[in-house]
Amino acid sequence: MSTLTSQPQWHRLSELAASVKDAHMRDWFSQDPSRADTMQAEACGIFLDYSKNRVTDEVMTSLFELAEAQGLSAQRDAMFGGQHINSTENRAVLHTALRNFSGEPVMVDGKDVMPEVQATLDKIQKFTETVHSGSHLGYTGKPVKQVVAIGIGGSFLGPKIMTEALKPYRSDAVKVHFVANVDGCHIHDVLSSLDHEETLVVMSSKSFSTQETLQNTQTAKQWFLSAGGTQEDIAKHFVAVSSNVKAATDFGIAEENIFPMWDWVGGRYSLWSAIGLPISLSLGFDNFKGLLEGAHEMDKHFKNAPLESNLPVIMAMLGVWYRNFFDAQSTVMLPYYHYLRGLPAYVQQLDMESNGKQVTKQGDVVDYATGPIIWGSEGTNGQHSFHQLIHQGTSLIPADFMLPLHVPNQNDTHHAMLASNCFGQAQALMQGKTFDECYTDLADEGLDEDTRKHIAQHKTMPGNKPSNTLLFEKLDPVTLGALVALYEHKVFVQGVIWQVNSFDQWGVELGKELGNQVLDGIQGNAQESQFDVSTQQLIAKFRSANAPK
Ligand SMILES: O=P(O)(O)OC[C@H]1O[C@H](O)[C@H](O)[C@@H](O)[C@@H]1O
Repeated sequence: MSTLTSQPQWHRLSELAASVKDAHMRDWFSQDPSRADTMQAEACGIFLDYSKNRVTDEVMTSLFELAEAQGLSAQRDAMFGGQHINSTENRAVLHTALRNFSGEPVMVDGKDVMPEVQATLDKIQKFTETVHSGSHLGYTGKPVKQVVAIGIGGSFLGPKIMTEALKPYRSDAVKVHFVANVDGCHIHDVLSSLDHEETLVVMSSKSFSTQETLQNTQTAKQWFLSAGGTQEDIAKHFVAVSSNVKAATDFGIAEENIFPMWDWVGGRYSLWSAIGLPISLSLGFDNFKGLLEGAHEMDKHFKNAPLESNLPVIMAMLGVWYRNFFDAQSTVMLPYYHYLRGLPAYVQQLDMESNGKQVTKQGDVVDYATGPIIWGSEGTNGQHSFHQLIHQGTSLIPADFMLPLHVPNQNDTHHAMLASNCFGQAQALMQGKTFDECYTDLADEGLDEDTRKHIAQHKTMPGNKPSNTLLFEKLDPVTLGALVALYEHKVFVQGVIWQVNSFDQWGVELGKELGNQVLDGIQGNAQESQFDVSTQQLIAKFRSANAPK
């Protein structure tokens, strides 16, 4: 038996789960009018109402005790302290250093990393200001007006989704376009409308070895050269963000155009590093810094707040409760704010790449469930599609609702409708609708008795479906930084509970390797027999369809 499932707190939680399963939240709310007052927490401008969860005070206490028993405080200190907690890659995990405004040093292997972090921030600021002021000129003397940001995974999702979420804060100086997929349609669509003389390409790849990013950058380079630019002009139009300076210079990027990052920043935690350069170019450096400041505030909260009022800990332990004691396979994220529509995809990478693991840090196969499937989309759109399954399907799907109390260009009617849908859905999921209520509602329909019962059966909504609701004043850069850091730390806490290494991603690495091998097969550079017969057949079909006519 693993350490986790042999913890006394685990046993206690199993007993509590058995006793809570028959209880209905609807009854708890009517029995205890103070439930919403006690099951709430607030930090860094984010208010969390977690009263619509299938938990009692005793459950919450036991969940916090489990967190302590699993060594949360010590592991949190180990992360912030620069220890090599990414054990399989023997690396520190210090995205928190990238937004450390405390003035305190952060030591990695005996060296303070803060001077390098500050120097890189200064470089981002200077570069952004040069571009925005129109003094960064292309090879024909025109100022840069368009930026093409090329990257994938963590070198794409963070910058893309943050600039989307902060659309009202964008600068008019440049327009930033993102390209990730190796599908040539993507880069073609982006480049075809741009003037190469006023375009800057930002190539972001921590490793500088990712197939998609290298190929898209090659294509952009060819586009630039064939439109009239020369090899010497590349320096004015191409910059890179990478921890692999040699590979970047070998590729042809001038050394002064390389923004550094470090192996102690994981891809999915890298938006706070120079990978955030496109954010700064899109929103201006002050807004980029605002994001970092908000995240730093959440770091302090996570480090210092008692577990019972600690937002990431509360949300993480609720997730553990449903994943391990209710067999919930997934968690749905429901941002009720159009500009935040990308957050589910962002958290999907963050959470699923971090905690989609099956062995503990010690290498033992787990005998309990780990990371859930993360999915979702913006409200109210989902209400007209997948919410049906959350209301009446057979899976328990905990939900995170989120809503800004004010939006840009606020139209009060729209915003009140948005809020009422958000709150109404959470309420409906919690309360459900009983058979008797449905039966009564059908009184005026003129149905015979059997039909009335039959329809009431179908309309019955079990309720008791859990959700958190997160509210914030408005989604400014500081609040968004805090919100993203909240999810980062939630994922960290769950990794601690499940004893997994949340900072490697061997499954994804395998995909990169296999993609290259199959490419060799498609290009005729590999023995067919090395592939299974199904893959051989697919390669053969592709080769024959694309053979020169
Ligand atoms: O930045 P790169 O080295 O190009 O890597 C891009 C992405 O590659 C993989 O998919 C990793 O799992 C991601 O975490 C990473 O962000």
